[in-house]
Amino acid sequence: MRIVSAHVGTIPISSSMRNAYIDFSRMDCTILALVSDVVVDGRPLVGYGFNSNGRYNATAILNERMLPRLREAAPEDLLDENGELSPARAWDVMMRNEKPGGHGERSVAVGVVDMALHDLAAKAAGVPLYRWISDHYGDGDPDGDVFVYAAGGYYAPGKTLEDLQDEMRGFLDAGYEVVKMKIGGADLSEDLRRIEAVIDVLGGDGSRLMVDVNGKFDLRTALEYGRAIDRYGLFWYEEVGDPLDYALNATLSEDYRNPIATGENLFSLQDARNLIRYGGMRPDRDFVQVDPALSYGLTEYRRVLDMLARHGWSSRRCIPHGGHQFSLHIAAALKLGGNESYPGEFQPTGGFADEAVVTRGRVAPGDLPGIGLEGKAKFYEVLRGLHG
Ligand SMILES: O=C([O-])CC(=O)C(=O)O
Ligand SMILES: [Mg+2]
Repeated sequence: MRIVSAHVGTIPISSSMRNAYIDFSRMDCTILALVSDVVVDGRPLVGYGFNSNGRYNATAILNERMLPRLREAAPEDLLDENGELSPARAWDVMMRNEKPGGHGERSVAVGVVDMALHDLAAKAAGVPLYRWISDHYGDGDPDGDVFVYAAGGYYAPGKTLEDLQDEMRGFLDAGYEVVKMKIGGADLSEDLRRIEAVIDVLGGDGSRLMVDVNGKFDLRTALEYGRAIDRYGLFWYEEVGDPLDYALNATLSEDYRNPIATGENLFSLQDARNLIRYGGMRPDRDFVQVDPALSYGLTEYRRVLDMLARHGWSSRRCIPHGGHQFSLHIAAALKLGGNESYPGEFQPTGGFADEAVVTRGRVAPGDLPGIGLEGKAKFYEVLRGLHG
C-alpha cells in the first residue's frame, strides 16, 4: 500500500462551557485524511484522524514536519515485512530528526497521523479497528463492549443546581451508570453543594461519581478538598494538581484514601513513567487517563501499557481521556478498564457511532471497517469534504 495524498484541515469543536482552568470558546482540532492507492469497490481507501479535545489544532506541525517526512520517505519504509502498512514504522519516519523531550509540542500532530494510519491499516484488512489491534498487538480475544462513563457537569453561565441534576439524570436515562462533574471552578462550599446534588441523583451512591479539577489546585487546596470529599467514597478524584507536579500527587495519595485519576495531560511514555515513578500512584486503586490521540497515538500508548505492566499495573486501571471512537477500539482490543464519553459535547469529532447504544454503562465499538467514522454521519460529511 502507498499513501498517495494527505489532506489536513482545522475545525471548531467549541462551546460555552468551562472547567476550573479553561473555557472552550476557541477550542478547535485538526482533521486529516490519508488517501491510499488501494481501491475497494471503485473507491480509494482513506484513513481518517483527528485530535482529541483539550489541546488546540496541530495543523502547522503536521504540514511543516510530519507529513513532509512521510511524503519524502521511501514507500517501503512505511511497510512491515509482509508489505502491509505499518503504523509503527511510519511513526519512526515522522519522528526522524526530533530530539527527545518537549513532547506536548508535537505529540498531538503525530497522534493525528497515527490514528489515520491505524484506520487505514484496519480498512485494508477489511476489519474493525478493535479486531486489527487485538490481532496485531493484543491476545486476539478483544472485549465485546467497554465500560463508559458520562463526563459533563461543567460550569456554564446561569447553570443552576437543578440544571446540573437534570444533566446528570439525562446521562442515566441514556444508559450510563457512572458520571463525572467538574469541581475547582467555585469555592469549596459551593462545590460540596454541587457534589451532593449530583450524589442525590445517583441515589446517594458516591461511588458512581467522579470529580475533575483539571489541574487547578495547589497542595493545600488539594488536601483541603480531599479531606472534605473522602467521605463520599467517590469513583475518583481527577487531575487534582498540575499534571507535572508529581510530588503534589504523591503527597495527596498519602492523605486521600479513595481512588485518584490523572494523565490526560501527559503526552509521552517518559511523562507517564515519571508519574508512576514519582507520583505515588497506587496500582490497587488509582487510574491512568493518558489519551492515545493526544500523546503520539497508539504506537506510543502501547509503550505506556508495557511500562505500566512492568510496574505491576493492570491495563484495567487505564481509562483514557477524550471520549472518542479511537480509544473505544483500543479499550476493547487491549482490555482497558473503560473509556470516557461526553454525550453531546465536542461535536462533530467526539463520541461514538450514531447507532451506538449505551446499555448498563457499556458500549461496543461497532463493526464498520477501521475506526468506523463513516458511521458518524455529520463528522463523516466533514471528513469527506477534506479530500473531495
Ligand atoms: O474539561 C476538559 O478539558 C476535559 C477533561 O478534563 C476530561 O475529559 O477529563
Ligand atoms: Mg479531566
